[in-house]
Amino acid sequence: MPSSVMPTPRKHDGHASPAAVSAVGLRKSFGDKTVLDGIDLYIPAGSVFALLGPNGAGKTTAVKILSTLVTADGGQAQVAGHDLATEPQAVRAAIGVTGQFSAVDGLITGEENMLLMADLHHLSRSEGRRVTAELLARFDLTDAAGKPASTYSGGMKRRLDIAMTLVGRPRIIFLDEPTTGLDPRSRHTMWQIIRELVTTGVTVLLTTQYLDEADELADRIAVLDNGTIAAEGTAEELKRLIPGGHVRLRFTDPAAYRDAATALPTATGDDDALTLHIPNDGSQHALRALLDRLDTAAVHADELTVHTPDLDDVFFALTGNDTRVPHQPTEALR
Ligand SMILES: Nc1ncnc2c1ncn2[C@@H]1O[C@H](COP(=O)(O)OP(=O)(O)OP(=O)(O)O)[C@@H](O)[C@H]1O
Repeated sequence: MPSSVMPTPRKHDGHASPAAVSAVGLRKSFGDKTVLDGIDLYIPAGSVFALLGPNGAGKTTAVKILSTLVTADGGQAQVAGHDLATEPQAVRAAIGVTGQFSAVDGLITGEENMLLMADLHHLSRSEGRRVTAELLARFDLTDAAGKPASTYSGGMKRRLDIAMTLVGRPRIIFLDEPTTGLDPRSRHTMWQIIRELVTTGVTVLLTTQYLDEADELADRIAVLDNGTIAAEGTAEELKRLIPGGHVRLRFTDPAAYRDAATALPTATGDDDALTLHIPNDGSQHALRALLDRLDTAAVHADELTVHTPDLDDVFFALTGNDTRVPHQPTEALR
């Protein structure tokens, strides 16, 4: 397991975007069970941030704290510039929450659920109807609007849940496991919805157990394990944290292949395929050093590919849950 951990920025000094969410040292225990053991978060406005972790890691607890549903035992947090402890009402006004604790009432129709939300947000009757119609159309629920929500599929319920959240025009949306239990098509629809939300300037904090989801959607990812953040960074930064990265050089000229093998003492070669495998973390510095060696030896490779470990490797290495058989890292062609 790697010992290096990406530092979590605590302030936005030097950052272009202000923080939508910033938290320092959040702690929470239930009885003698410590669920969050001092986590720091910094989520720039207008970005997607994924809290990734296995079952029971504390993801939902973190979301509940940040959305004022649960009080932290320690630490501080600001959401939309408001202090969680002293201005919970202002925090609530700025956020929308969907997920495992969904607000959808199955006994009434999708449209009635929406109109109820509009009432809760004190919209006038005509404005409530206008917003309801617009959001139902946007989430492809117009045809189902008159049916009880209990008859909706899982994907439709999630879409209705998000539509209901948007009635309040939140600037920050917490999505707790937005695609758990959805079929592949509905997952992709949900991903598209999340991407579109971000284009409107909304900040999204999503929790997920799915590495591909974090990889697809998130600008930054925090890996939560045993109540602490094991690592935080972009997907690419996280992938570079664990060993297994390498560069592969392919040649068509056997002489060039041999010259390169001589110039690169750490390389292992495949003489038949004329390819060299060189351990390399894929960082700018390491790649430049490699290319400098090739230049010095006046060798030209026909193809250079950088192979980084995928998020699966990172996740299992960092959370110490790797019961899998070893496998080849995913290839990333740059
Ligand atoms: N109200 C509570 N009382 C006692 N224990 C709780 C409570 N809420 C959460 N826990 C425990 O805290 C731990 C973390 O739960 P949490 O729901 O935050 O995890 P999670 O990462 O969201 O997991 P999952 O992916 O399973 O939802 C679990 O062991 C859970 O049993």
